[in-house]
Amino acid sequence: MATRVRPSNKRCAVIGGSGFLGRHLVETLVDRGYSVSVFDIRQSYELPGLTFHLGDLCDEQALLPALKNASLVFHCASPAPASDDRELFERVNIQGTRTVIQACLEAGVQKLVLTSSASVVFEGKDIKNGQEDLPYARKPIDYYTETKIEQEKLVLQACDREKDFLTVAIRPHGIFGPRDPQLVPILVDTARRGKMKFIIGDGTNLVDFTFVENVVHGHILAAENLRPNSPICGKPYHITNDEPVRFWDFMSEVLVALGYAAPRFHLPYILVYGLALLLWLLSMILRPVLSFKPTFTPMRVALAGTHHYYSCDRAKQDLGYKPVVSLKEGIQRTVQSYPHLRKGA
Ligand SMILES: NC(=O)C1=CN([C@@H]2O[C@H](COP(=O)(O)OP(=O)(O)OC[C@H]3O[C@@H](n4cnc5c(N)ncnc54)[C@H](O)[C@@H]3O)[C@@H](O)[C@H]2O)C=CC1
Ligand SMILES: CC(C)CCC[C@@H](C)[C@H]1CC[C@H]2C3=C(CC[C@]12C)[C@@]1(C)CCC(=O)C[C@@H]1CC3
Repeated sequence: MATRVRPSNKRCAVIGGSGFLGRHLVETLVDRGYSVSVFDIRQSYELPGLTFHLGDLCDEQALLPALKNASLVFHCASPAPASDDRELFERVNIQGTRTVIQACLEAGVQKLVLTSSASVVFEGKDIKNGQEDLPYARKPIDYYTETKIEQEKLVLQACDREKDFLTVAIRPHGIFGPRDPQLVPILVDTARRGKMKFIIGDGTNLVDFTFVENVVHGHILAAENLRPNSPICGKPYHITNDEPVRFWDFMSEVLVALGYAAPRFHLPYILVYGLALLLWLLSMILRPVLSFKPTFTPMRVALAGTHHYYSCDRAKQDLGYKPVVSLKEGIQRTVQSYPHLRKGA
């Protein structure tokens, strides 16, 4: 009988490793002596010693070579949340995640760490210091959230000690940092178009924004603590900066540091949310004849006007998690990394 080569526990694969979080994760893993293979539909950079596998995660045959000899897989691929393509979200986040699990089992992978999202419990209403035992959103606010819920359930339910296959999910919130393609670029684009003058609601709502290196730290701790007798098997973990901040103070700090004016005038939350909903409906109805993407989507308005911050006590207790970069330092490092987004640049 052929003996199966046991994969080295320092050999891992990062699915979605060309993305914002994925690339930060890959760079840290390489620094820590892991041998990493990256799987993505695109290649966005090169690093000495890194193997890239290009393909769609829905294609098991394309995935298998990337997982060969890996004992650990990080799955942090997803379509961009701003897309409203339901079919794409279902195909990649749900069907694709089934394929990832199947491929892991076939390749003899022992640990799967999923990047989920704290938004899986967010329904557009206030969440203050939310714990992991909050129920999944019954009315998810968009297709992204709807499919992230199903994806997380699939991965956590696949955890099986008998099969020597252990899983865990990390739920970050509002990731920011150098090379982020979403938060700061969208904010600056909105300011440049003169649309960042208004604060939605009274401006006191508290939110978590998490520096990308803390999210990476949470992922690696989860991977290294994932063992058959560990309490973390099959569980989700919030990873945040553990420093909830007023949404509008955070936005203003970033804008001012880049040379733009902070928003000053208040608009009632319910009015803006209603308008955003109307615009979204209009964009759906007119889609066959006219294509436009509103900046203020119902999801963004809900995120900008409600409290949504989460407790990471469970991660502190089970993973020994503690943020490694403070919010203040994270904002400084982020702003410095975007010279081209400064006013007048
Ligand atoms: N950015 C944020 O604030 C938050 C992100 N997340 C989650 O973190 C993960 C990473 O997000 P980001 O780095 O921000 O996004 P990103 O868009 O920068 O990275 C996602 C990567 O997935 C790849 N990808 C997409 N579809 C694929 C497919 N079919 N096959 C192979 N690769 C594919 C993309 O090419 C991209 O490189 C995602 O799962 C996201 O849901 C969770 C909470 C907050
Ligand atoms: C136009 C302004 C009112 C807002 C500009 C900033 C927003 C683009 C971001 C503020 C909170 C962010 C956020 C996400 C994306 C970018 C923001 C909406 C996520 C939806 C990304 C994916 C997740 O899993 C949850 C995030 C919550 C916070």
